[in-house]
Amino acid sequence: MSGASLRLCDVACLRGERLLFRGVSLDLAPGGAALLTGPNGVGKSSLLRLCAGLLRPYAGSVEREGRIALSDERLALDQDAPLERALGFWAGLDGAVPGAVGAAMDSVALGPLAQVPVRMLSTGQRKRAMLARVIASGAPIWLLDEPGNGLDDASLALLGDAVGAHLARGGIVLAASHQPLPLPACTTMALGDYRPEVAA
Ligand SMILES: Nc1ncnc2c1ncn2[C@@H]1O[C@H](COP(=O)(O)OP(=O)(O)OP(=O)(O)O)[C@@H](O)[C@H]1O
Repeated sequence: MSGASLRLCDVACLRGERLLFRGVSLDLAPGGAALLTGPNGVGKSSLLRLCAGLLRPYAGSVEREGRIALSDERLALDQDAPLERALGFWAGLDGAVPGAVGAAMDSVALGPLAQVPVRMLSTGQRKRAMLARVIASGAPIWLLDEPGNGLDDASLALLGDAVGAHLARGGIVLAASHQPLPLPACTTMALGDYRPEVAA
């Protein structure tokens, strides 16, 4: 993962004729992490989508080296499949190493639920399943949108451990949250500071 990087230079985002933010710069190298904070609607998800290449910046540039794994509000897992098989589908597409799905499920305490259909998972279990998908992908750059939503304290600790382990392996993490998150080694970027009326 040593070659991974994520660089935003003076980025502005326009959505629905509205300039959400401008002047956002960020430079994440292997082992680097940042937490985007700010109130609902400030543009956190939009910034993650810019980083994923799903939106184009209105101004500025986004440069990436390395594969990306994005976890957002969409579960994107086959509801009728047992969890292990549903995760295996994505792991196959991602070219994950053998055993990656089992290891990822274990790391977020989902191993005992491997044969449970996705539709039967609780809110917090679904969120952990999305994290397992990201972990199993082997992608160096993790984009995590509200990864703490629905997680209890024990699960938040697992999230923190997973992020810490990824950074220690030379991964990169960009997370977004409207509430404080106990993520290790993250610099915080308050996106509200980049609203046009503030950043003028
Ligand atoms: N496809 C779209 N077209 C136009 N406007 C959009 C579109 N998607 C989002 N927006 C608007 O962009 C703004 C920022 O949305 P975004 O989801 O990025 O905010 P957020 O900070 O992630 O919010 P939350 O904390 O509620 O998840 C909102 O006002 C939203 O209505």
